[in-house]
Amino acid sequence: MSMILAPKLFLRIGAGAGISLLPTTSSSSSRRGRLASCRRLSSGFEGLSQLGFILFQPRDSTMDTSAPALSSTLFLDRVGEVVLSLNPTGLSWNPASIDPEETFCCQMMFHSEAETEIRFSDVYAVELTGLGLINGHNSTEMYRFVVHGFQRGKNSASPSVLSTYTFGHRDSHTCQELFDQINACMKLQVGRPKNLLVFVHPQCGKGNGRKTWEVVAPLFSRAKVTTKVTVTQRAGHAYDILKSSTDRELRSFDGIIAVGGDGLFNEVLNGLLSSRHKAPYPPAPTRLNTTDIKDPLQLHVYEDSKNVRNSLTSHSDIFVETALKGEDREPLLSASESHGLGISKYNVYLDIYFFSSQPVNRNHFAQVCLWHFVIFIIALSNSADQSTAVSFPNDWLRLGIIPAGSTDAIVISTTGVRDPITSALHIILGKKISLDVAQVVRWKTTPSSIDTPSVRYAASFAG
Ligand SMILES: Nc1ncnc2c1ncn2[C@@H]1O[C@H](COP(=O)(O)OP(=O)(O)OP(=O)(O)O)[C@@H](O)[C@H]1O
Repeated sequence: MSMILAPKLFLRIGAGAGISLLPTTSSSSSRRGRLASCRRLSSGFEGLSQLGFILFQPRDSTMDTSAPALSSTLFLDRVGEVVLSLNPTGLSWNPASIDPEETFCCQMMFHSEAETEIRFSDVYAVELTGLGLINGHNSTEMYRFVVHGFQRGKNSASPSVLSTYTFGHRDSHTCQELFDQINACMKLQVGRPKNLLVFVHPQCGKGNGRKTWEVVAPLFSRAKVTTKVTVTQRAGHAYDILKSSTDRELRSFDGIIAVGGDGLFNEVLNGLLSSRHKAPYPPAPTRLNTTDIKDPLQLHVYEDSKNVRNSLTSHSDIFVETALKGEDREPLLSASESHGLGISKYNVYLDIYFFSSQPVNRNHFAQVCLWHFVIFIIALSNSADQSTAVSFPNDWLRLGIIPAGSTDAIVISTTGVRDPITSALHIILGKKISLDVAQVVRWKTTPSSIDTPSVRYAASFAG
């Protein structure tokens, strides 16, 4: 399941006199025109020299500099006058001051990292903000546009940090052109959502679900992502809405976002899959062997289901510990070698315990395991065969999670960090990652029972 899962983001400048940067493009905001002009950035700049543009090659840049960049002079808030360049992969700027040390000092005062570039892949929004003052430039007001981006954490477990770059120019037309160009380039970024269905669990975690959404909501509106928000009234609310929604109703959405903990996310997952996962049930257990629970489950784990392996392994320790504590008997679960499935020892047994709330009585336990549960691990999006069994309302629909719960295990296996801003950015930028999903089938309670199986899905663990 992608995320989100949640869980896998462009400038040109007029010269001081306010000359339009793209001479072949009018200020028309037609989408086709803007996209076309953005594409031209990487394919040459005929005629530009006649108009006095500078071809600028950023120094020490890690960005793609294979194509020459368009550049011009603007004011950057809290930095001063800069030469701003637009190249196929992003923006870069360098001090325009004759005395580079002067600008550099100013930059150091305001930007601890002294950033001088940002990739379009790290830009989540651009806004035209009209006339205003530019910090570090003590004269009159300027026309401004703001580039909203983020800086990646130092390692995979660090939260992303929002960054804002406000550029100013005395000519409104120049600002408008730049804004249009950046927007056009951002539209070339694939996979970014435009319309999301959001469920907010107000009581999750320490009761901060609503507050968490209020913190991240401005990022979505800045990025022009429309959101239809439902604050859940009760357990099962999100499940009911999604289960009863038709494909037609869901088709207009690019994703469904849970603002809450693992429970709300699993509700969303179940509501979506309950009527849409068409795969046949896994085969029912064929024999009852109450004395041998070494192989009671039909467990299918795909080789690439690393998350499943990890979570099962970690659960196994806890679970074996818990289940057998104080029991004066041989451990029911003994370490065994891999069964050739590429999975760690314990895991097959672990899930038996996990789903059984019965006291540890060998015979009873084995019976519970054999007749109540079959655990069938599916990797909905990891495997082409499996994914065809799920008929989503559209091909690009994704699930997302913004952590606000008390455990947030799922988010640890998607963004790797319990940070709502980081998750919101991943969603806005259209990042995605495959997530293992377990289907738990509860079979009949006795061999002669005619109960139909009940099915649940779980992205982290079953509860
Ligand atoms: N408005 C609501 N009132 C009460 N319960 C709700 C509401 N909305 C959802 N729930 C239920 O609350 C349960 C717990 O929610 P959730 O898991 O999101 O938060 P949490 O328990 O704080 O986080 P975590 O699971 O990460 O520890 C879910 O199973 C969900 O079905």
